[in-house]
Amino acid sequence: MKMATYSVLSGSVALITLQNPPVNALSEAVRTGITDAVQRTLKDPQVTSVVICGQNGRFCGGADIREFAGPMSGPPLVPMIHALEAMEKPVVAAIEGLALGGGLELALGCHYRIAHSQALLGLPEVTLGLLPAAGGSQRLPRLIGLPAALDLITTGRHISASEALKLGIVDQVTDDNALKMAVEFARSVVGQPLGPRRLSTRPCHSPPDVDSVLDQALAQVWQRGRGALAPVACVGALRAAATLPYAQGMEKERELMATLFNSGQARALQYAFFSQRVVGKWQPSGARWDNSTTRTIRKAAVIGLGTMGRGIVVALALAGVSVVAVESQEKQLAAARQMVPEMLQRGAGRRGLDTPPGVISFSSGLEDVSEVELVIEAVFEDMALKRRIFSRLATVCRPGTVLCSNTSGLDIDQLAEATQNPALVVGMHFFAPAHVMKLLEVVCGPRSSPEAVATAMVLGKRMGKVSVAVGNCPGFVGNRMLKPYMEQANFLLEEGATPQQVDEALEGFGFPMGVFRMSDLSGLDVGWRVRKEAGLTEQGVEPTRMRQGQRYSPLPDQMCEGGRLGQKTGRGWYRYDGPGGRVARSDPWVQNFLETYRARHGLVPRRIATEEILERCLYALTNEGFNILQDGVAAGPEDIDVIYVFGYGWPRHRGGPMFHAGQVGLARVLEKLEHYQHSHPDVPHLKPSSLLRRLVAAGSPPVQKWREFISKDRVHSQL
Ligand SMILES: CC/C=C\CC(=O)SCCNC(=O)CCNC(=O)[C@H](O)C(C)(C)COP(=O)(O)OP(=O)(O)OC[C@H]1O[C@@H](n2cnc3c(N)ncnc32)[C@H](O)[C@@H]1OP(=O)(O)O
Repeated sequence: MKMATYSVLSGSVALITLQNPPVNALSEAVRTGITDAVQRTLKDPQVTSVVICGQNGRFCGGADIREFAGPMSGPPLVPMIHALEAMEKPVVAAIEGLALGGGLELALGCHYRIAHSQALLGLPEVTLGLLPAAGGSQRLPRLIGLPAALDLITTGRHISASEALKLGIVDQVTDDNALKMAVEFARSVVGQPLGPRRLSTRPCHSPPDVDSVLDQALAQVWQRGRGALAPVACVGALRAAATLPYAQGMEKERELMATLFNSGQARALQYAFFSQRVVGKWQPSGARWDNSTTRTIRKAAVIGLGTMGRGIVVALALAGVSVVAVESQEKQLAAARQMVPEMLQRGAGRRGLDTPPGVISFSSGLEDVSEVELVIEAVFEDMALKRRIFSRLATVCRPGTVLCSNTSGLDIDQLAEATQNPALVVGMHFFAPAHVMKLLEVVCGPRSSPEAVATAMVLGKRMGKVSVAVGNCPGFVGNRMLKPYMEQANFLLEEGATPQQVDEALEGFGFPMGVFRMSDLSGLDVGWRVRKEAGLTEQGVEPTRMRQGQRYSPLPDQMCEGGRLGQKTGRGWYRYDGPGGRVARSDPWVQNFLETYRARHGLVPRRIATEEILERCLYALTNEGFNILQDGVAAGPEDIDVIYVFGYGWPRHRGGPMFHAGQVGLARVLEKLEHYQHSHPDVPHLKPSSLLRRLVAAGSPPVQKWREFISKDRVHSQL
């Protein structure tokens, strides 16, 4: 039953308990319950103090986000919290588990706060495209000062009870029963003056250079936010707290919230929140998030200690897995021996650990992996080499060892064929740097067992990753969609755009890096190797700009042939200060190279509008997403969106490519694809997906309904 209950302890302490599992969110029923309880408290002369707590050891996860989609009804939070604060009986919040968003704002309306040492506190509204608009933006700076409030509110980060104590958000922290302590505390403060405890009546202590502090914060959120509105509104609300009386600050808070609440960004960010939870309820290949048998991994091996392999070793060790790190090349092994401990130290420091929980040993031979429970192969993308390793592993490892490949796009089933037990083979596709990036694609081959898939999914979660189960096809989900995106970017260069122009358009959309800056960072030779393996770089009887019957741009191949591999060579689509340089400068050589190329091929350059750059790059990518859904390589649009937000820099406030297509309008995306396909009939990636057509024909249902639509419509699924 969702509500807030009222009871009286020992005749004098009123206890209000929030009950709305699992996080006691402030739904209409809970708000009604609190409002009623406050009235009962006021009327009961026996009650001398009040304690508010949450059921099942969780104080409150904030406003009920599910209610945001419908019309708001029931008592609003602001007057409810005011009524609590205005009481003439001391009110104490007993914070166990969590006090987030509206939950912490409720606690800030109480006169005292007692927290359990394991509790997490925060105002994460900004991550949902909102601001703390139940008085949080006005009360918090009055309690902890402007700079600390700016940090908490604009980042939305969760803090521990001990940090909350240091900041002055809570009055006491206990390792024991926080509720019991809060009740005793409530009794002990009866009769003490409540005026100073009411945060709304306190002045906001701001630094003398308040304007410059706020301007600096604004500049920072602009830079970090990549076009996100909520962090800017948060600074606006805090400016009001610092410069206006409380009542006017509250009015500003309300106005700013009104601009955010129904914005596309808030909808996108709330969709992103729920998508992550939908994806967490995975059920691919007969495995299930809540009841699959999995292997417990205590010891694992990583084969290949290049950039990816080193990152995977660190991520495993930080998750408490002991690792055998194997590299056959002496120089690479020596580099790993030096770099891994440093990376581990930094990683442990970031997590507040003195020493990493997993132990690492280095080796140059595969025979040392015989005792591990799981192997992750991370050598470079060469099928023959990977198959040799898998076949050797099958003989070295003990029976039952799960064999994973960190391939970014090769056929998992071909690797599985090289072993005696293909059921134990799955893909674990990490993203660089593997100890930092949150995304993990778990690739389910047609013969992968539910147990092997579930083991990889659970291990990913233990490593702090957002694990997404995907099917087996070239490039899986993320890289398969990246191909048409990069292809369009190259075609745009042929037609007259510059790398800067394309990158600026994409960065203006919200990507941290445009496609060419990103290629320079990851190395142009990565894609070159893949294209070589696919036979695309060899020129045969076809015209230069055609391969396998389709339009093809040899521009990136020519860059690689000329030794321009990106940052590592100091030259790529941009020039850098030297090999390994990070600052991209436009390069007249590239301009000249493009002009010569166009002249050689009789291409007349034209001015290309930002709109066309965005539409061609993004809709080609999204169109492939529809094909992926149709082929059953991803379980639903949420899976694709989570992959793009966590692995490819898609701006979170735009939800993900599939959500974005819904926002733009599926009919419009279809119309644009048809238009561009008409102008470029030799580019199959611009041919609208038949799933997109069927969705439009079905009246463009909202993205949350696609999963159901696809499952009725789909012939087969790989998952
Ligand atoms: C006037 C406006 C005033 C206030 C605005 C707000 O308060 S906005 C809300 C601010 N609160 C948050 O942003 C917290 C969001 N929740 C979380 O970060 C995590 O869920 C949390 C609380 C840290 C718990 O994490 P955990 O990993 O333990 O569980 P999980 O995330 O899987 O959540 C379990 C189920 O609870 C649902 N849920 C969580 N929070 C809310 C919420 N605030 N409202 C509604 N539902 C919530 C979540 O969706 C999960 O549901 P399920 O059906 O099981 O997938």
